[in-house]
Amino acid sequence: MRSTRIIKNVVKTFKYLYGLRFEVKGLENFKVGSPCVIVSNHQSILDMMGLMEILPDRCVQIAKKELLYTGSVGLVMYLGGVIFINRKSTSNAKMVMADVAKTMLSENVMVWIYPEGTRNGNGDLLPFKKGAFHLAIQAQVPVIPVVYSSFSSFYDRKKNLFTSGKIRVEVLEPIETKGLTPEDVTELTNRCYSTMRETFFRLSGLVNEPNGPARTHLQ
Ligand SMILES: CCCCCCCCCCCCCCC(=O)SCCNC(=O)CCNC(=O)[C@H](O)C(C)(C)COP(=O)(O)OP(=O)(O)OC[C@H]1O[C@@H](n2cnc3c(N)ncnc32)[C@H](O)[C@@H]1OP(=O)(O)O
Ligand SMILES: CCCCCCCC/C=C\CCCCCCCC(=O)OC[C@@H](O)COP(=O)(O)O
Repeated sequence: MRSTRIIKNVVKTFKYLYGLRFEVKGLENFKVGSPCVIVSNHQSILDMMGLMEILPDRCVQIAKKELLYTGSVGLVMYLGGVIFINRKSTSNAKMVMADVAKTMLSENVMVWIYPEGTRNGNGDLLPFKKGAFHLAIQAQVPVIPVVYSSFSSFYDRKKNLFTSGKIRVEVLEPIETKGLTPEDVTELTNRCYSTMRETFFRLSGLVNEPNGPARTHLQ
C-alpha cells in the first residue's frame, strides 16, 4: 500500500534527527511465507521508529482504541491499517480478535501485538496479556517474538528527554502452534515471555537477578 510506504519512509528519517542507531538481527525469521502473530515489548513511542526499520509488508498492528482519536497520529494509524481494540471490555476485544483470526488467514496478513498491553519502561517486561496467544492458537499460526533492548540508558521517560543511543532489535525464531488448543495458551504465553525476557536482558546488557520478582503466568 502506497500510504504505508510513505509513512514508513518518513518515520525512518526521524532517527537521524534524534541520533538513534538501530542494530537489527534475525530479519530472516519474518520469512515464514504465511500469516503469523508478531509479539514485541513496548517501552515508548520511540518503539515506532524501530518498528519502521523492520515492519514486514502485509502486517497490521493492534492498538488501543483511544489512539484513533488523537488527531494526526490517529489518522496515520488508520491509514496504516491499524486494528483498534477496546481494552476496557475483554469480551469486545475477544470478539475483534476472533474476527482477526479469520481475516488474517483469508487475507494472508501478519498481526503485530504488544502483549504487555501498555507502554513499560521499567527496565523489565510486564507480565503478558493472553490475547496474542489465543489469536495464534485460534488461527494455528506461528508466534514470532521481537525484542527491543532497554532504552533506559539514553531515555528519561519522566522528562521525555533522550540523548543519542543504539537500540538493538532482534527477531526471534517462530514458535509453532500447530495442534495446540486453548488449554495450551498459558504455557505458550509463559514460553514466549521467558524467551523474550532473557533476550531483553541480553540485548540490554542487564543482569537478570535470580531473586527478582517471579513473573510467570500460572493459572
Ligand atoms: C508503515 C505502516 C504504518 C503503520 C502505522 C503506524 C503503526 C503504529 C501502530 C502502533 C501501535 C501501538 C499500539 C500500542 C498499544 O496500543 S498497546 C495496547 C493495546 N494492545 C493490547 O492491549 C494487546 C494486548 N492485550 C491483550 O491481548 C488482552 O489479552 C486483551 C485481548 C485486550 C484482553 O484484555 P484483558 O482482559 O486485560 O487480558 P487478559 O489477558 O488478562 O485476559 C482475560 C481473560 O480472557 C482470556 N482471553 C484473552 N483474549 C482472549 C481471546 N482472544 N479469546 C479467548 N479468551 C481470551 C484470557 O485467557 C483470560 O482468561 P484466563 O485468565 O486465561 O482464564
Ligand atoms: C519523542 C519523539 C519520537 C518520535 C517518533 C514518532 C514516530 C511516529 C510514528 C508513527 C506515527 C503513528 C504511530 C503512533 C503510535 C503511538 C503508539 C504509542 O506509543 O501508543 C502508546 C500506547 O501504547 C499507549 O498505551 P498506554 O497509554 O501506555 O497504556
